[in-house]
Amino acid sequence: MKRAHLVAAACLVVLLLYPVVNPWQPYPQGVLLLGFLLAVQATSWNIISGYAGYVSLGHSMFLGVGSYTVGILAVAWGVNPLWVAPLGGVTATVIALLIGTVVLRTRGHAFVIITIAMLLAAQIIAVNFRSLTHGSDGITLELPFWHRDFQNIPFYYAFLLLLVLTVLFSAWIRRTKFGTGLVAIREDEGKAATIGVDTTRFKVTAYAASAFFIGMAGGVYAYYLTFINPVGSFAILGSVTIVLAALAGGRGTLYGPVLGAFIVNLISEAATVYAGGVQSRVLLFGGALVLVVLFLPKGILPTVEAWWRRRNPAPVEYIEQPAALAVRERAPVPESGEGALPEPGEALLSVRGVTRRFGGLTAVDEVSLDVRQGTITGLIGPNGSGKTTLFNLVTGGLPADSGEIWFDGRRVDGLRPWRRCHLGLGRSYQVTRLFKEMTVRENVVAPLADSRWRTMWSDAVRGHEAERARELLGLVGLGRFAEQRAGALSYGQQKLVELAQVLMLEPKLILLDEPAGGVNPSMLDRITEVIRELNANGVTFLVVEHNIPLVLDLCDQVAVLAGGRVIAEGPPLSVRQDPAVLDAYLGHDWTPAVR
Ligand SMILES: Nc1ncnc2c1ncn2[C@@H]1O[C@H](COP(=O)(O)OP(=O)(O)OP(=O)(O)O)[C@@H](O)[C@H]1O
Repeated sequence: MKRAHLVAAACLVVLLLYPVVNPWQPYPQGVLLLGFLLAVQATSWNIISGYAGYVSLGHSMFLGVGSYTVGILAVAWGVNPLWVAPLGGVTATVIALLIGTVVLRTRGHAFVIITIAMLLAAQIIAVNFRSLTHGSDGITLELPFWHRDFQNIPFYYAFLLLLVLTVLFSAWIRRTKFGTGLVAIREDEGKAATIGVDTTRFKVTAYAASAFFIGMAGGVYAYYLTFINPVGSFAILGSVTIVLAALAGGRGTLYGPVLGAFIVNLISEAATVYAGGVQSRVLLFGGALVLVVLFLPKGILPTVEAWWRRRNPAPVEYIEQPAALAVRERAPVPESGEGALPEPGEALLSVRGVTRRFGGLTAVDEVSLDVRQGTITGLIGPNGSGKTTLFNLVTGGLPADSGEIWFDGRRVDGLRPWRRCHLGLGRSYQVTRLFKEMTVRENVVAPLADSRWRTMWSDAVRGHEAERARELLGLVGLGRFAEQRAGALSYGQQKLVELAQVLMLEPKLILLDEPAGGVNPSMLDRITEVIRELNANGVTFLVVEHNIPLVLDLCDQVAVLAGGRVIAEGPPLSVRQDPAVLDAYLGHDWTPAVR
């Protein structure tokens, strides 16, 4: 990455000097200037669509919004458009906030469609709101105030400055917890929510942030053109160009969209000069988009980077496994009042008459279950008996149809998953759900302890977190893989990284979904040891596991689910002899084998 910054800095110096060295070349300056403008848009788009993975196909709308805001205000107030250009950014941001707050509450594809609809709606408004926009006649702005000899050089520097600011802004976002949260959302939104990422707020903020510099650039662009009209300002081709630029260069990377913007801009220019303009551009861009998706799905920069890494593999950083388990001091818990842990033996988690149906199937049927403070409680039962569904209901991944869930003295079934996480609920998954494109270390530090703005803007790895991540990775014996991509690890290793990830926030209650599945026996001993050690330090566990000897050995209490109902609960010894459990799950010839 350092190398990329150096190359970027060198390019910047060349671009800064170009008009000085070569002042009488208006044409290449003009081409570069439009390249800067496209790069501002593609870099901004990358914040919501690259980092967070929510593809906007109508992002050029913000350029139009910025142009119109600045055009209207400059004419109405009789001021130079450059003075009011920041207001173009502000208006675009406010509009993105409004749209985002409505659309980004939900997940999925609705966003893509709505962004196109919004672009078209903006055009219709600009045509019909004549008193403000002069309709199809458009708005004419004053000519640049500088002498003709300066040509477009001031615009060249204005757009270059905006590009530098946009790239710095994007780089800063990627370095914060906000940026890591966006990548987590892209990779697995449901999982991101359960590790404390307020997904709605993150997405809306990212969308708003992605509009600001485009809006401001739109204001400067209006002045550059000295004329704006609805068709030019809200053209779908503008949005397609942004997407193509970011995809070609490398979506989700810092410099990819900039590189892509320059390439696409050159192609666009070539189309205008050699192939007769807009129609050929549509054809070219369409074809280029297909080629990029087929042959460079990750974009140019990531492909080159992967090739470079293969040729120069990074040395593996080895972290010694700690001799003893280092369980960190927990934050002081008040002895009484809000936030105080229940007395040992009191229910930390209380599931009361909870039901969840999938169509005609009742997966969880009037389940009532208490997990007492300080215990390791086992949840066992045949395949399909509703154990994972119950976990999802407790952590908020699924809403319950009826019933109540209480955690640490408060009712939580109406709370979003991240709120439950912040209260001290952590979980692992039956099939691991790590963020595979992140490194192992990034995965471990990804969980968020609260949803304060200050936390969101803080460094992705702050203060003690690096040390804590090191300690936890050492604990599960994977320290030397800290810088590896999580997706490159074996299944068992991923399972262990997920355990380290859950431990990062030191939850009060940890829900483990089949911790032993796919893990080798020596590692299993280590996991058992870790669970016991944490439990001795006050952490409560609810464990789903098919390894019955392990459950009997580890747990203080066991509940048995069958057909979505609790058929038995109590100490392991009594449960394993319960005729109903032998009937429904263990079988009458079952004997506890050595695990
Ligand atoms: N999203 C869903 N949509 C429809 N049916 C579902 C969904 N999730 C779970 N089910 C069904 O609900 C029932 C309970 O599934 P669940 O995964 O909770 O069982 P489980 O006890 O965790 O099983 P296993 O031990 O195999 O993991 C199953 O019949 C399953 O097919």
